[in-house]
This record gives sequence, structure tokens and C-alpha cells, in this order.
Amino acid sequence: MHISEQERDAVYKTIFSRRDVRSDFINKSIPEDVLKRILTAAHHAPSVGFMQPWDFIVINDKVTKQKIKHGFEQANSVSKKMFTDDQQQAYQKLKLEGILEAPIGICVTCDRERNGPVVLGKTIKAEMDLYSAVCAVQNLWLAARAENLGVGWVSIIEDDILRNALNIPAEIEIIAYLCIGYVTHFKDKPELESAGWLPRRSVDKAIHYNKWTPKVK
Ligand SMILES: Cc1cc2c(cc1C)N(C[C@H](O)[C@H](O)[C@H](O)COP(=O)(O)O)c1[nH]c(=O)[nH]c(=O)c1N2
Repeated sequence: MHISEQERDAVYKTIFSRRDVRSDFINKSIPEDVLKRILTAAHHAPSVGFMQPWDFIVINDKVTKQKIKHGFEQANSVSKKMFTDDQQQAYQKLKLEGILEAPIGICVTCDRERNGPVVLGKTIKAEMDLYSAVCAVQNLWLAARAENLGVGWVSIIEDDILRNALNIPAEIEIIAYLCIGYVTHFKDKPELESAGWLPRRSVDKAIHYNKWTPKVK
């Protein structure tokens, strides 16, 4: 199947305008068919040995979200103290989640035992199932952007909070908690860039030919 120039441009537009959304969610529900499309896109991610190790828990219950928000708050206050005094000042101004504002949350999990103990492509590097589940997250993130839905990844939370709130057994790995919803707008730049936390690194510094070479940050 040939991809036209216009279709190619739409893919790049989606990639470059995707944002991690925390503060711009609006109170508008996501139609079932739209949700199904983005989850189907996630489900079509590449996976080691075609293992498809992911599951998607859709959270729309307020009490459950409140438990998760509380878990974030606890983890965030611990996290803040890990930074230098100057960084702490900047850190506390950042909004790092939209758990209650987003109409739904999606927890992406990884069943490491799916399809048995020996998996094609995972025989030497056991962590490949986890990376596969992250590929599903990225597919979801981009599909959501193409649907004009914002997504925010919340990783400042202990797994046990999500396990208890969402009934996730110990043998299932937690990959991501995502907040999803329609937004007032998509910001032009990452919030951490606008806030002066870190600049975007030049792509040329990330590209190496033939061997890894140390480069300035
Ligand atoms: C694995 C992982 C985990 C997190 C994130 C991302 C990823 C990939 N990001 C979002 C992150 O800050 C953001 O992607 C970068 O700042 C770049 O911004 P854009 O995504 O381009 O808007 C994120 N953001 C946030 O506000 N709270 C969080 O806990 C996390 N956790």
C-alpha cells in the first residue's frame, strides 16, 4: 500500500504536535468508537515474538481516580525532595498529572508470562516484552493525537497504589498510567521545555555513524 505525500505529512504532523497533556483537559466524554479506535491502534503495535503482552484497563470511576490521585500526591512529595533546592522551586510549579480532569485513565499492563516461558526474540534479552508494551503506549499516544485527544503519562506513583486500586495481580507488570481527554489546545512545545526545566536536544547530537561517540549534552 502506497502512502501519499499528504498522508505522510499527516503522520509527521501527528508526531510533531503530540504533547504530554496535564493541564488542558476539558470536560467532554470520549465516544466509545473513538476509544475503541485508539485502543485498536495500541493493540496493533509491534511486539516481540508477536506476544501482544499488553492489556488496557479503562478507568472512568471517580472514586478509583481519586485513589490514584492520592497516590500521585504522596509519590510527588517524596519525589520533589530528591532534587536540589533550586530545582525543587521549579518542580513544585509544574503540573505533572491530570488524573481527575481527564475523563478517562488507561492503565497499560504487561503479562510477562503470556504465551509461555520461551518467546521468539526474547530468549537473550528478557525485557523485550516490556519494550513491546511501551510500543503500544506510543501507538495509543499518536492515535489519540490524530483523534485530537490529549494524553498524559503519569509515572510518579507507586505500583502498589495502582495494583490495589485496579486489582492488578503481582505477576502482571505495570507499564503506564495515562490520562486521556479532549483539550482546550495542544501546546507548541513540551511543558518542561517552556518551563525552562530542560531544552530540546538537537537531533544531530543524537545521531552517530558507525560507532557511538561521546558528544556534548
Ligand atoms: C516513560 C514516561 C514517563 C513520563 C512521561 C513521559 C514518558 C515517556 N512524562 C511526559 C514527559 O515529561 C514529556 O513526554 C516530555 O517532557 C516531552 O514533552 P512532550 O511529550 O513532547 O509534550 C510525564 N509527564 C508528567 O507530567 N508526569 C509524569 O509522571 C511523566 N512520566
